[in-house]
Amino acid sequence: MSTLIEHDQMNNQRLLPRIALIACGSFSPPTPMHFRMFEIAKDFFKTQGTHHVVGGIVSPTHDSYQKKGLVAGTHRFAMLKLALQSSTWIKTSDWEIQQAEWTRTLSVLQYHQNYMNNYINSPLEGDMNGTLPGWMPPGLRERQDGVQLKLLCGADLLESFAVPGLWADKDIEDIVGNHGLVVISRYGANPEKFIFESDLLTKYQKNITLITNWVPNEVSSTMIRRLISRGQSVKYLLDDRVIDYIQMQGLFNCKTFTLDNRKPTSMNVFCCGENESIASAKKLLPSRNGPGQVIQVVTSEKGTKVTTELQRIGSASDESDAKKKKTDAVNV
Ligand SMILES: Nc1ncnc2c1ncn2[C@@H]1O[C@H](COP(=O)(O)OP(=O)(O)OP(=O)(O)O)[C@@H](O)[C@H]1O
Ligand SMILES: O=C(O)c1ccc[n+]([C@@H]2O[C@H](COP(=O)([O-])O)[C@@H](O)[C@H]2O)c1
Repeated sequence: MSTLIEHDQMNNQRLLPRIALIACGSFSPPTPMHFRMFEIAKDFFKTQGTHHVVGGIVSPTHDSYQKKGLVAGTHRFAMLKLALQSSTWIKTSDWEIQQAEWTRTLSVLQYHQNYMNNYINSPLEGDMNGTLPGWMPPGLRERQDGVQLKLLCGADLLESFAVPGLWADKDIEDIVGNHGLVVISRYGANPEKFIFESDLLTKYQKNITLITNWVPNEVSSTMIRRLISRGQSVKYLLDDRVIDYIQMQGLFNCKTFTLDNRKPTSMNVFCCGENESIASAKKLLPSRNGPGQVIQVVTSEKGTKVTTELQRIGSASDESDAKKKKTDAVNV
């Protein structure tokens, strides 16, 4: 059986429905596991023979998401582009980071879905002036049927649906009801139980694809940031091109190298929620209602140096249990 055609019980050929996958997240920095999710999902659908995966899209969130450790969108986009140079089918979309403010995931799905629909349904309009965005899967007009865009995520993101006030119920219903979810297992998360305990998710269970990652790897952006800020090696945990970029740009408080003599110099670079000035942190305080936003500023003196710590407290910015377990595992 080819990846495009399935045979029914009468051995009639039927074209497999086409799907594209989009992963939303911080990607600060992007790790190989962010991209493994795509490969694992594509293999799954190929093995099941139920869908043809036409493309993968990575959509980094807007800077105003303000999660701890979030470097500027331009850096995250650049790192994603470097890391994805070796992929033939996973592309990055900069649409979210180009917006004026943080965009909810449902709107991100709708934007990319509508763009693909318009392209497939208006073949007479050419290639939209030859300027198709880089994230568009190739060959969409080879067939006339639509492409369903599904949200691809790790099981911890699924479990974040239960964080009070974080996601809107109607958005969750729209995402699982109209788009579909593809969930990759992750240490510390129990997506089967999580779905069972939610009436809403149980109702749309047929639109949720749970995939076991049999070769788990608990690398996370948090752990990478921690190692880098301690001056420890992240080689073989990140793409070499991403490591070079981090060093050259001095991201995540890494010990970077000057271009001329390649001697390490300590360089503090702005990272949202990590090194922001007190003044700009205070500026953020009044407008608290989105996830990941700063709601408390704690300043402490270490010798003569004043450090500013932006704490995320309250249910809307709590990490999911899975993420907590993941982080706890590192803290031991
Ligand atoms: N090791 C992993 N296994 C499975 N899914 C993962 C893994 N790492 C990240 N993901 C998924 O990738 C997506 C983007 O996640 P995100 O940018 O938050 O990565 P992260 O490494 O968990 O970041 P952070 O440590 O900063 O929270 C999410 O859906 C998340 O569940
Ligand atoms: O749409 C929402 O309501 C919503 C609520 C919380 C988080 N998200 C998105 O989910 C992603 C979570 O990323 P992260 O790094 O916090 O795991 C990121 O892309 C956010 O924009 C989206």
